[in-house]
Amino acid sequence: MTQQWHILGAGAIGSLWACHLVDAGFPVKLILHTQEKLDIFKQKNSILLADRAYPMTAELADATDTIDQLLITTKTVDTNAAFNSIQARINPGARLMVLQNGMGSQQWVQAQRPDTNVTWASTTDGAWLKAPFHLHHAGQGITHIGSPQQQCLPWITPLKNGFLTLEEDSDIRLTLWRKLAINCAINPLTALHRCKNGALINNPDYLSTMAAICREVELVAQASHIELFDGPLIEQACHVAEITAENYSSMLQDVQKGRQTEIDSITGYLCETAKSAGIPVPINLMLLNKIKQIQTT
Ligand SMILES: NC(=O)C1=CN([C@@H]2O[C@H](COP(=O)(O)OP(=O)(O)OC[C@H]3O[C@@H](n4cnc5c(N)ncnc54)[C@H](OP(=O)(O)O)[C@@H]3O)[C@@H](O)[C@H]2O)C=CC1
Ligand SMILES: CC(C)(CO)C(=O)C(=O)O
Repeated sequence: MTQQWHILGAGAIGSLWACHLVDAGFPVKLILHTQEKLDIFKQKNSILLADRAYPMTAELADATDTIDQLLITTKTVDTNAAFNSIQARINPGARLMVLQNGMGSQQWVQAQRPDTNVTWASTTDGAWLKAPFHLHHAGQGITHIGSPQQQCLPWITPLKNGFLTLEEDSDIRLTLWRKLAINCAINPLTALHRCKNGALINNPDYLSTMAAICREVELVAQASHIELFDGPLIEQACHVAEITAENYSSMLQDVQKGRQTEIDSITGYLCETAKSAGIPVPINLMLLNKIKQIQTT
């Protein structure tokens, strides 16, 4: 197996990880999806972060080198198309790490390539691109990495040599569920009302809808044998809305930019899971439909 990491989805989080992996001593290759992006990249052959240029290479999906280690950091709505464009290049036994919000993509990737080792990751880092390949690391967080199948992942240790904080997670499914639950509570409501996260706790109508969302999410989590938090989900959701009061949620930002949101892998995943368990989730379903409607108009 080569040391090389390929990165599928060289946006904010993919670029952050590309720099981190270079810092940790790994060769990195970005898989870009347009010739235009590749031409821009080739002007510098690096990503700029905090005045430091991190050298790496890039190619398009139709390159012919094979892939042993792949980080997937597209938005969830793009996972299938992006993954299908490079599937044939992935070697059996390869390491695939899915680092995205929401749920569903992780299982989908695993189902496409059962002959590989798929790990799941969730991050509280914050990043955005000032320009293509010019990154701003907006908030230092922690990236949790784990596998629902394997307890011991020794290859993660050398990844810790870069500037990001990484933690092995023996219950990554729970970590992703917790993030999903908070995102279900905050993201669709802020996207619908086009408000900052803090408005959800200051407006009594929004707050009571958020509480209703949380009650439905708790029932679905319970049916999936997930013990979300020690206290009620609404308390956690209010806490997150409070500490991110001035933020525009990622879903609202996608709506404002006319992009597809990650609603299918957040509220959509919740509603699908609820349906399989026979649990009614009318508020979440209403929000799923409303956000889908907004996306198509
Ligand atoms: N940004 C953040 O601070 C955080 C993000 N996350 C999660 O991380 C994930 C990634 O988010 P983020 O980095 O912000 O998203 P971005 O939109 O910045 O990056 C996604 C990248 O995927 C690329 N892409 C889309 N389709 C393809 C394709 N077919 N082939 C190759 N590349 C493709 C896009 O390219 P192009 O732009 O050219 O279309 C873009 O560069 C999401 O699930 C998000 O929720 C989690 C925590 C924080
Ligand atoms: C926690 C929250 C809601 C912060 O804005 C987030 O994760 C997002 O916007 O996607």
